[in-house]
Amino acid sequence: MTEQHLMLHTDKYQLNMMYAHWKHGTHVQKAVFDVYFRKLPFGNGFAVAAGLERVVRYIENLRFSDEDIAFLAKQEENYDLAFLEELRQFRFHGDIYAAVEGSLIFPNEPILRIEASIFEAQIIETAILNFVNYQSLVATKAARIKQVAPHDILLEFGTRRAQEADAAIWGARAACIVGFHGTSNLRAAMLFDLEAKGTHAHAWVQIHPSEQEAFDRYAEALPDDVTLLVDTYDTLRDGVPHAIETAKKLAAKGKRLKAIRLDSGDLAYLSKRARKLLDDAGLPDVKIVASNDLDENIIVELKAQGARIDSWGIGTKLITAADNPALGGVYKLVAKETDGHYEPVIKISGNPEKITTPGKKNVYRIINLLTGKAEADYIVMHDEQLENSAEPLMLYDPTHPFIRRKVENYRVVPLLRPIYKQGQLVYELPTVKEIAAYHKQQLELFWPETLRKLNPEKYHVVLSDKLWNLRKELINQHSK
Ligand SMILES: Nc1ncnc2c1ncn2[C@@H]1O[C@H](COP(=O)(O)OP(=O)(O)OP(=O)(O)O)[C@@H](O)[C@H]1O
Ligand SMILES: O=P(O)(O)OC[C@H]1O[C@H](OP(=O)(O)OP(=O)(O)O)[C@H](O)[C@@H]1O
Ligand SMILES: O=C(O)c1cccnc1
Repeated sequence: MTEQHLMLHTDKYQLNMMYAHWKHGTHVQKAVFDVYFRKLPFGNGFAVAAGLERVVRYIENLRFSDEDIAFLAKQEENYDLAFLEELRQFRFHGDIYAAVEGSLIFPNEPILRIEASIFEAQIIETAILNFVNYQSLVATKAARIKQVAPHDILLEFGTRRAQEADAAIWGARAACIVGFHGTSNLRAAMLFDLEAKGTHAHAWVQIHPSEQEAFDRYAEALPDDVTLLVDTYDTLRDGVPHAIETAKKLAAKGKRLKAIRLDSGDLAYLSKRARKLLDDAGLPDVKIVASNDLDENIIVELKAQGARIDSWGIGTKLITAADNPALGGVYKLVAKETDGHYEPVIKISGNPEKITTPGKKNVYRIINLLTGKAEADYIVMHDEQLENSAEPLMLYDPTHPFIRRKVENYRVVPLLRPIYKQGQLVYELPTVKEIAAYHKQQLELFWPETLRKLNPEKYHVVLSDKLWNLRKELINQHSK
C-alpha cells in the first residue's frame, strides 16, 4: 500500500505551481535545482549520502494512476481536465547527478543536481528531500556509532521505535551502508539483501516455568549459535549461570552457545562480571551482546569503563536519530532557461547562510597527491573544466576569504555522478555491501581531525573564483 501512489507523495503546492505553469504555457521551461543541507547533524564533521536507491526506484515508477487523477479531479482547485490529461502522460525526462550513497558530504555543496522542465523538476522536490534527508541522517548517525566500535558487531534493532514502517526498513539499510552487520527487520533484510539477526525476548523466558527451561528449550529448538537473553530476573545470580548450564548441555551434543545478551542495568559492570563467569566456566568464546537505549556516546562511556561487550544491538536512538531528528536538506532553484541558455538565479535572505549559490555547478573533491587526503571540495560553474587540469588551485577559507592556500599536486574526483540522462537511468545501483566498501574507502580520504566525533575540524567547501564573483554580482544586483 505505502509503495503505491508515490506520485502524490508531494506537497500540494508543487502541483499548484505545475498547474499555474501549465496554464501560462511556461511548464516546459527548463530549470536546474540543487539539493544541499546547511548544517551538519550531531555536531559531526561530515554527513553520509544515502537515499539514492529510493530516489531511483521512485523516479522509475513516476506515473499518475487513474486513481491519482480521479483524486486530483476532486480537489478544490478544480484543475482543468486537459491538465489532468497531461498528467496522465507524465514521465521524468530530465538529468539527475548525485553524490552516490556512502559518499562523505558537507554543508552547502550540491549533493544532487536536478535538471528538467520546471514541470517535472518541481513535483519531485518533496519526495527527494524526504528520502535523502532521512536516510542521510540515519546513515550519519550510524557512521558515528561505527566509528566508536569499528571492530565490534553492530546490529540494527530499531523497527519497533521507528517513525513507521518505511523509516524502519530504509533506516536499517542506511545503517548497513556504513558498516552495520545486520538488522532484526526481516523485511529490510529480504528487500535489500542484508543479514537478518536476532536473539530472543524476555517473553520467551517469562512464558516458561523457569529461566533454565526457557534457555534449554530455545537452544534445543534452534540450530547452532543461539544467543540467550540473561537479564529477565537476576543477571549474575540466575541468567548467566543458567546460560552456562545450557552451554554445557549443548557442548555435550556437539553444539555451542554463541552469546548472551544484556539488556538492562549497568552494562559495564555486568559485562565484566559475566565475562569472568563465562571464562571461568571454560566458555571464552561465548560473546556478550548488549542492548538498551544505546548510542555512540553511551558506547564510548562503556568502553572507557572497560566493558567486555563484543556486539551491540542499537534501536531507538539510531532509527529516530534521537539527538538530532531531522537533516535540513533543501531543494533550491539555481538556474532557469532564458532564450535557450541557462541564467543563474539567486535567493537573497537576511540570513547570509540562506543565500543560495547560483548557477549550474559541479563539485570536485580535491585530493592532495602527496598526502592522499582530501583538501577541500571545490564548487565550480558547470563550464569550468577541472578534470585533467594541471593548474595550481587557490583554495580560500570561505569564512575568511583573505586566507588562501595553494594546492599544486592534486587530482580531482567529481562528487556528482550521472544517474539520469534525459530520463534514462544511466547508473547501476550498487549492492549494500558494495556501498559499505565504498564508504570505507571514502573515510580513508579524510584526516582523523575531520572524522572525530567531538568538535571535529571543519572541512572546507570552496567556491571557484568565477562562482564567487557571480554570487557577489547577483547579490549586488539584487541589493540595488
Ligand atoms: N555503565 C554504564 N555507564 C553509562 N551508561 C550506562 C551504563 N550501563 C547502562 N547504561 C545506559 O544507561 C541507560 C539506563 O537506562 P535505564 O535506567 O532506563 O535502564 P535500566 O536500569 O536497565 O532499566 P530498564 O530495566 O527499564 O531497561 C541506558 O541508556 C543504558 O544503555
Ligand atoms: O533499546 P533500543 O536501542 O531501542 O533497542 C531495542 C530494544 O528493544 C527491545 O526492548 P523492548 O521493546 O522489549 O523494550 P524495553 O527494553 O525498552 O523494555 C530490546 O530488548 C532493546 O532493549
Ligand atoms: O533480536 C533481538 O534481540 C532484538 C530485536 C529487536 C529489538 N530488540 C532486540
